[in-house]
Amino acid sequence: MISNHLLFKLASGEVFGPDQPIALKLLGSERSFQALEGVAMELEDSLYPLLKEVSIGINPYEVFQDAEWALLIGAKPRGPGMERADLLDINGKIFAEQGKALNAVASRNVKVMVVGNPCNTNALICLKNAPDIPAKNFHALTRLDENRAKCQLALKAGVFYDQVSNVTIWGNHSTTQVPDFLNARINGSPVKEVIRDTKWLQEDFTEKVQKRGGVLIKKWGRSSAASTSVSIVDGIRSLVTPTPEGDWFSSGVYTNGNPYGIAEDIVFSMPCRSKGDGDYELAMDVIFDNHLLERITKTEAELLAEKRCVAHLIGEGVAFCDLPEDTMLPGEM
Ligand SMILES: NC(=O)c1ccc[n+]([C@@H]2O[C@H](COP(=O)([O-])OP(=O)(O)OC[C@H]3O[C@@H](n4cnc5c(N)ncnc54)[C@H](O)[C@@H]3O)[C@@H](O)[C@H]2O)c1
Repeated sequence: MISNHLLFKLASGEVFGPDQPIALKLLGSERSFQALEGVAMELEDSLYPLLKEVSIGINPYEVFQDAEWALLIGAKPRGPGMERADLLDINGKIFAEQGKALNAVASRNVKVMVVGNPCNTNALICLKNAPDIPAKNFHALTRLDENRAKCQLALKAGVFYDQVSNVTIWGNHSTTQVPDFLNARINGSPVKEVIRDTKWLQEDFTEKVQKRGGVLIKKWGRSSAASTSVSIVDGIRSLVTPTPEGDWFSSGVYTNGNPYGIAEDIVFSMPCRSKGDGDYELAMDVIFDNHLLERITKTEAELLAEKRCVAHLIGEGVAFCDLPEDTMLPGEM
């Protein structure tokens, strides 16, 4: 569903600009191969001037050959009665294999964006299985959560979305995620000076963003594919265009010497800035208070527990799964 929206945006030039030709290599599974053929036919029939090649396959060692960007979307959704630990294991294996394939055949400069859930830990598994590619090149998508947070702040303040800046999603793409209203700004002023309703910020806003995906499924009967594809576009564009002065964007990135005191060696959503060269730096001018730190600690604990559940997939011995509670992905009820 997500790819079916995203591919047409990539082919149109909306993501990498009107001067960048595109070759799309689509990786499917045996089960989805016919659907893949159908999507490829629709792409061909769209006659996009920038789209120079569409190829399809089910072997990541062939499909990832020389890839400059790898958008890893395919994964299994959690079925009824399935524990988060089961999902971590089933999907983790997909991302271990894809990490190995990227390591073997992709461009050494490949940028990898993991969308398939649970995306933070899948990204960690992927990068651990690709030791020859810099860990900094791997991202887990939390931009949809940032966009949702911006929308809610704009609606509450009665301003247009583009007046809201410096919105960070901290931590895991799950219902423990932390939408940060302490550092966020509206028209350049701290959100707390514009929206004086602290209860709304601490409770309603936070929960609305955390549970938005689930509410949407209930109404729509399916998960948010269109807005997710838009957020993937936003996430890529944030890396290939310079970040506006003073602002930042959220991405789930590898913690390796982070300035915020967050546990190392996990994939944690944090505020990033880019010069537009595909790389990023962490934002430095960030403040914390007890409320923010407490919530960050909770999402951090969840990611550390997820990491213990997938020890067998990241070369760290035998897995031991003691997730603090069975939290939901934002798209689940
Ligand atoms: N990070 C985010 O913000 C975010 C938001 C929404 C959805 N998601 C996640 O994105 C993923 C995809 O969502 P969707 O709505 O497009 O789901 P979908 O079920 O429509 O599509 C998933 C596709 O992946 C394919 N697939 C399964 N295993 C594969 C493998 N090993 N290799 C290649 N392809 C494989 C399936 O055949 C299917 O076509 C899900 O895991 C979902 O939870 C993440």
